[in-house]
Amino acid sequence: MNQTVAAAAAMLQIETQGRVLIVGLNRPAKRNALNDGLILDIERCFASLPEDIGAVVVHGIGGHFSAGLDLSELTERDATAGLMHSRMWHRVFDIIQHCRVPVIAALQGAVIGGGLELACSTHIRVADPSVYYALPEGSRGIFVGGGGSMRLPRLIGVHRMADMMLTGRVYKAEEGMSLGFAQYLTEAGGALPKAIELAERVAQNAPLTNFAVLQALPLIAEASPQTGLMLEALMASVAQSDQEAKNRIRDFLERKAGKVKPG
Ligand SMILES: COc1cc(/C=C/C(=O)SCCNC(=O)CCNC(=O)[C@H](O)C(C)(C)COP(=O)(O)OP(=O)(O)OC[C@H]2O[C@@H](n3cnc4c(N)ncnc43)[C@H](O)[C@@H]2OP(=O)(O)O)ccc1O
Repeated sequence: MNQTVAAAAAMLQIETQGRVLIVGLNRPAKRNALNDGLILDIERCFASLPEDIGAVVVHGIGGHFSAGLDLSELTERDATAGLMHSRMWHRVFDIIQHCRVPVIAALQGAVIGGGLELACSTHIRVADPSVYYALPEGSRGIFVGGGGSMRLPRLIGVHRMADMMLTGRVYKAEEGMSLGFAQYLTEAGGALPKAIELAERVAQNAPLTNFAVLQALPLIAEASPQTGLMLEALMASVAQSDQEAKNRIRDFLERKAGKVKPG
């Protein structure tokens, strides 16, 4: 990491490495519990991504990704305030999910409750062996409020999310991997470097391809076959007629670049 670009956000540590923005949740004394200040800092950060950024990595400072909702703020809310609060989280996590560039979560330690919901809104999840996932909302008398009931079942299935919520059981890093929640499991301490490596790689793709993967693919996957195939054809034709695609394909055909390397 070479340069600190913004100290704009009090509860985030933001750095750039080439075209990768590295965003650290920076409340280690509270295990990166998500209070309003931190959630709004995340929103500001994603709403003002510099133009030249090609991918974002989100991680937790201090050995934990996030212990979820800051429970000390919850006790002050009535039902109306709770509803507005949940809608605020939805807004912020939607910004991440619909970010113009890929967002990669580097997971360590606690990935709990709202922290897990935050991870769900990213596009690739990289875990190290210290990770433990849990949804202890049942034991706190609450329900997920950060979009988890919409996103997590799509990743691991309704029955598995129900198991997590009803039993409060801790799922270890390997289980998160075998369920397909995390796409990568690294050696100890390896999640952040691996996430940065992946981010550097995805940042080299044509922006339109990344856009299609982030914006069109989720819609296509949930559409009827007829609508999905039409959307795919439209997206494919837009991408291949872009000059960026023409340049990249010409470079390959002229043997200048772009050979797929096995292994
Ligand atoms: C309802 O509408 C919603 C809901 C939501 C989302 C809901 C959720 O996220 S529910 C899940 C909430 N999280 C938890 O229940 C986890 C609680 N924390 C722990 O179990 C542990 O702290 C640990 C994460 C396992 C770490 O243990 P350890 O390393 O031993 O650290 P501690 O000594 O326990 O904690 C250090 C320090 O941090 C404070 N802290 C930890 N977690 C939280 C938290 N979630 N909220 C507040 N504070 C936390 C802890 O109290 C300690 O503080 P000290 O001052 O005592 O040092 C979303 C949106 C909706 O609208």
